[in-house]
Amino acid sequence: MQLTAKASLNHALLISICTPQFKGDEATESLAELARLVTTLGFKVVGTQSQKLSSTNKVNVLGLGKLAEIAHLTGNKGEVEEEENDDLSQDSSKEIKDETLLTNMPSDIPSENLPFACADVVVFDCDLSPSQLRNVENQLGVEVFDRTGIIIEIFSRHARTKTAKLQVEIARLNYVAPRLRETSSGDRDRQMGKGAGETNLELNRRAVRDQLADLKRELVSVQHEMKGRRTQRSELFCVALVGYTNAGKSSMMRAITGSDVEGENKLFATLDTTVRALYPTVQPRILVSDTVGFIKKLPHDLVASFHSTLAEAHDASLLLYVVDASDPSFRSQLDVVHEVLEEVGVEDSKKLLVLNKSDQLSTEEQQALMAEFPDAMMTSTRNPADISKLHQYIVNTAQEEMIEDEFIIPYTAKGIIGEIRSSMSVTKEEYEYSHIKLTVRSNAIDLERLKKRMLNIEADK
Ligand SMILES: Nc1nc2c(ncn2[C@@H]2O[C@H](COP(=O)(O)OP(=O)(O)OP(=O)(O)O)[C@@H](O)[C@H]2O)c(=O)[nH]1
Ligand SMILES: [Mg+2]
Repeated sequence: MQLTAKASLNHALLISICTPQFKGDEATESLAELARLVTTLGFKVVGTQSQKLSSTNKVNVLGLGKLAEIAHLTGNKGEVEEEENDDLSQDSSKEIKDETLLTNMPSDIPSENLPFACADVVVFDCDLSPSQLRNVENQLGVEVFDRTGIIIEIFSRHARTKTAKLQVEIARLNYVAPRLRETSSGDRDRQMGKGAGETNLELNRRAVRDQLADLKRELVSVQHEMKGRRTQRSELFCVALVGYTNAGKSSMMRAITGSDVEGENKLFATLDTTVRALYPTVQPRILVSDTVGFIKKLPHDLVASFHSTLAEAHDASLLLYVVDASDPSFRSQLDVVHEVLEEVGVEDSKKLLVLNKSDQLSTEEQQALMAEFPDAMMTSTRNPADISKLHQYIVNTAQEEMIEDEFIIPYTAKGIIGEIRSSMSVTKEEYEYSHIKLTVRSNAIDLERLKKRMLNIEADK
């Protein structure tokens, strides 16, 4: 399954199903987030509908009344049929009561009095089984997506590097495979129901399996290369920026490394790890990596496929948890970040909570947050003073990890002094008659290496 690149703008109707496990603010925030995901794909959200049900297991996902109502909004192109078996689960999934959810929705998204036939795409804020997806598509006569399908599509479109493309394609094929199997028997029905997007239906299961195997082999070799590169850098102090999508990680990366890493008001703007040196530079160099952002209900395959990207976070000496402190749901977003990092085995070495976008908060709000998170740092990527403060924090933390040593260097080995200055922090220089005494701070490995070189120089004399 892949979204079709239609010339005209897709008009999306979003559907939220509230269950006893998923309701209230959580459902509202999730729907608002789905609206942003869908907008990131270039769709226009024309409205939202919600229904209270005891589960999302119904054959047609929604109750028949609601389905007819939605069919009205999609131009009645499909055919709403009687449900034979109301529920896929053992316990009956009774329709409880319709409700309109939308207190926190962006104000430009209409939720009531939608015009007739205004939607040509319907997006559910939950995961649908392949058969549910097909049933609903047949009944509504328009393309239907679930949350995972939308997230995977965004990842596919935003993947730039070879690793990201491989990882996303593996996740996409894993998502597509069961849908191909389910739809192949009913191709004709499906094609009657919708006009485009069937290219993947022609792929048979074996082709998908072979393709997956090829991609996985290729990924292993790319990961091997990446590991090699990481090992080369392993002596340097590494900082990783981690956090929810749109928290401001790439903007922070750009600010503290003086680089041109893109920061965009799009969800999942960054899908691969970028590594840059902290700027203004210090000796030894400190590396900073920007990582993929997270989201609630991140498809499991995507989490698994991003293991290698997150390996940077795995090896980091300091993790900066960047949150958008101006987003009322940042606490639950932070929980998601912790969960995903735990799932991929990232254990915190040192960490700092960065309460970003402080420019969007009043002084009172900032004070309340600092009282709640006394160890955090409040920042705005737009405030140079905050960037300097974070830069200094990183340098100080890196310094704590370093040790100091003294080296006696004869003037005859002058070249080595330049090398030391360009790769280590020289804290004291004492000039004697025949040599220079340098007090140097650096990591243990580099100091050990320098000691060996000095012994060789001594031996050659
Ligand atoms: N007001 C304000 N906006 C910010 C700040 N930092 C970043 N932004 C904006 O927030 C949006 C997202 O920023 P990014 O840096 O792309 O966020 P990200 O965490 O890298 O997002 P993903 O790559 O999707 O994970 C952009 O529009 C930025 O301009 C800040 O301190 N204040
Ligand atoms: Mg980013």
